[in-house]
Amino acid sequence: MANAPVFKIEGLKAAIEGKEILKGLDLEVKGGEIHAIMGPNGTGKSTLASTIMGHPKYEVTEGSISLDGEDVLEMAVDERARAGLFLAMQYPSEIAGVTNADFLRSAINARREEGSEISLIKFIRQMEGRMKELEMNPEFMHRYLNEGFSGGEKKRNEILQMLMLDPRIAILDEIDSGLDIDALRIVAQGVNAMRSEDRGFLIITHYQRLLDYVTPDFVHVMMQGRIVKSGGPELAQRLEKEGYDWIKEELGIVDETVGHDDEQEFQVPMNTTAPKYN
Ligand SMILES: Nc1ncnc2c1ncn2[C@@H]1O[C@H](COP(=O)(O)OP(=O)(O)OP(=O)(O)O)[C@@H](O)[C@H]1O
Repeated sequence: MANAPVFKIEGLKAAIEGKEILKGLDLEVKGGEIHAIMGPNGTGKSTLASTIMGHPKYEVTEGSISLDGEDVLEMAVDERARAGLFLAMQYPSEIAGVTNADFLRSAINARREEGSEISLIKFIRQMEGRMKELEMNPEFMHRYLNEGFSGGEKKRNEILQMLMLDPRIAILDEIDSGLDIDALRIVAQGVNAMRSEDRGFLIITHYQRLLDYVTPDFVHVMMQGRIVKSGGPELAQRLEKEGYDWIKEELGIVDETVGHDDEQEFQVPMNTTAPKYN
């Protein structure tokens, strides 16, 4: 357990272009744990992922994020990656002129000490092995990063990056959207193969189906920029069947999309702010 990461978010508030999206979010992910975050559209799930990785669009106005006691908010984006944070994106970007292999090798070497870079042969062998596991066509090694990849191919490529980079905390943002049934199974196998005490997962998803393959230890519901309810896998199953209305009713949440003034904005009762999984 010596290397088990402890990733902690406390009272996190973040804004984009002056609009507060995250409104006091608490979450703790430890090595060996898989946490799923679900929630209606526009509640700040992707904002959370991007804020953790240090996307410059998001301004943290309050709260803290730490990995093994180190202040993540003090780290530049590349330092966060070096510390072991990884984000598989909802919409991976394309980079013309940089092949998949070039990109990955640079990313791996950027995380290593100078002088201990991975050898080309070892890298190629590793990459070929991982691509085989993910049932990827070998030609993807030399294609430009995500250029012309289908939606599902991009997602599979994100999982390839995760497997190669061996992160301590892996965040997957809607990695299951747009995947066909076989790709979903392969992606889930990739995640399951990486489950270990040395790694924690934060999986953002809208659907139970990914969680049928990757069983989470904790499921959290995010609404209006906070985690308002936490439970086990059964919570995801109930959401799939019943949607979110029962939680809104239970907590007296006024739907922002149907218009309300700020005074009516819900306040999460104190006892529901902290995730109840400890
Ligand atoms: N530039 C911006 N200016 C104002 N509001 C923004 C801006 N960018 C994003 N938002 C808003 O931030 C909110 C949170 O968006 P986010 O993508 O984090 O939600 P989400 O929970 O991931 O949604 P989804 O489930 O649809 O992916 C949304 O209401 C969105 O419209």
